[in-house]
Amino acid sequence: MKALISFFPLFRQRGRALALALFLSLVTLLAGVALLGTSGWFITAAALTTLGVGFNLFVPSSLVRGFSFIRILARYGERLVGHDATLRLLSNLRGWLFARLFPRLPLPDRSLRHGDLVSRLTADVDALDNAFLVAIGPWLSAIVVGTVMTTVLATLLPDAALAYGAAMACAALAVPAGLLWLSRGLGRASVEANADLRMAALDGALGHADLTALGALGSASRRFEDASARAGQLRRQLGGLTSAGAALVQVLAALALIGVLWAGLLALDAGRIEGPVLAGLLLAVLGSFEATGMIVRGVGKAGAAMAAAERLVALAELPPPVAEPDAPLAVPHDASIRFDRVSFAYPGAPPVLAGLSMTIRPGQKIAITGPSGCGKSTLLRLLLRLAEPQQGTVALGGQSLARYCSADLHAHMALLSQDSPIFLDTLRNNLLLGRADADDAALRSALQSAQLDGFVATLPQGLDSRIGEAGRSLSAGQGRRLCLARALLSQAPILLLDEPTAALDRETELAFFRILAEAAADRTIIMVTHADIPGGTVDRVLTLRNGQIQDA
Ligand SMILES: Nc1ncnc2c1ncn2[C@@H]1O[C@H](COP(=O)(O)OP(=O)(O)OP(=O)(O)O)[C@@H](O)[C@H]1O
Repeated sequence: MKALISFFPLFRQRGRALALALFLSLVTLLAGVALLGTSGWFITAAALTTLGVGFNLFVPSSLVRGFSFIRILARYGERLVGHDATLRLLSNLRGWLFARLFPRLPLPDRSLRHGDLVSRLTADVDALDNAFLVAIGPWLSAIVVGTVMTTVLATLLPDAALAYGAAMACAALAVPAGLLWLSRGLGRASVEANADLRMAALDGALGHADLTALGALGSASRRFEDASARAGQLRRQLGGLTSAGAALVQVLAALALIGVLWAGLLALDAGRIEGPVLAGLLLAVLGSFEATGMIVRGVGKAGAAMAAAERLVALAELPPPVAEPDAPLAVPHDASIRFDRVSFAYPGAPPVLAGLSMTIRPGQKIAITGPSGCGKSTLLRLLLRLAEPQQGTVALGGQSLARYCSADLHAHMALLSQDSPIFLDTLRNNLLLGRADADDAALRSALQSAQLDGFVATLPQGLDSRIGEAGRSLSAGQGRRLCLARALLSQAPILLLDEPTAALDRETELAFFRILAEAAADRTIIMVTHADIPGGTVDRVLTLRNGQIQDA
């Protein structure tokens, strides 16, 4: 509940629209109750008056038509305003989440895998945006309708007011509270089971080719089936609980009806109430319980919304990996890089870097090699200040990286990693990520530097050709060269390359190094690689071993 309350400011931004939706839902319910009440009164009064002679049919029939009309219009308006506010809330929620997520990436917890993140960004946000329409709105409406109906009864049939009020309070407060309490654990388990199901589906789809080749499709399918069975079982349990709640509400409605009938018949005998009014009240009592049915249906969703809120808050409150300086310095253009006795370890793991020192002058080109897992990518992460060393300093232009703001620092360094993404978009938009304001001439020049211009010229739509997901419509070499063109376009004076030629054959690899040496002649290059680098590509080859750097 605390997590859900922390989203209150976002709900408040849509406060007016949500209040209007609530008002319209109240009008719908009250019009429904009034419609039933008037109809009951009208039909009974008409039946009691022989052939309707002497009974004014005009007023009640116009009331019935009027209430029906109000009910239809209010329901339509409520759906329109409520769903519009909900969709806007959804976009605010996503904005809120992304704004908190980006400064926290890469997430420190490796267990928060891709599928789980996707699940939080989609299903959890959806579960939360429903909270108002399916849970809070009907609940508030039921309380208002219950209070109005109790007041009406207190005026027209005082002996029934207490019984009705008690039954209504149980149906609108006690039953939902009990259901919420009972389903809280189930709601969380259900949200987590659904997230597992999404992860199993995503893992199966992404790894389909490898799973097939390894003959492991069977175990992947079983994992999916298990996750599906668990999600189904939890949903059934939640459904069972909701049905039990709905049945209890029906029993309470019946008890309220019996109470009103009992008191009404006594009052009728004593001449304190007229038959048609009693009939109207009985139907109105029935109608007033419509709202409680909606609450019960919403409670299952409220449990899921609370669990979703907890998962989103947990994500949004992860500590940022590094703190931004209060008074950031401007990043100097031609600056040397200095690692000074830098030691670094991931939480709970042995040290990766142990007192590492090295200096890279502006424009110098170095390659860093070393055995797998020795910390080469970690070194680049420290340089990008995606993590902070526990000891020593990493400095740029003589100042610790902590003195610069991350955005300025990242504008100063372009990264080309082995898994640099190619987005499902046009070639142009993929390139523009390197420099948003680049014109066509700059794009073509970057493509030419990466020797991709010839290929683009063969495409009927040129720069506006769409690229398949993860660059699947390009060859591995073309994909790498597109990422290189993007990095070159950025104009960052420092180029960081992490295994840029992984997955390329030797011929394409040699071509890549040649292109790099020509295209980035005036930039500082730090390249992590296992490849055999041809002469002339870099000035120095260093080896990282046992957390220390040494000349190869
Ligand atoms: N986010 C992380 N959390 C915990 N440990 C990590 C994390 N990233 C890397 N490691 C560990 O730190 C060590 C260094 O990893 P790193 O990726 O820097 O090595 P590398 O030299 O780049 O390896 P490779 O050549 O295989 O790419 C490894 O033992 C790795 O398991």
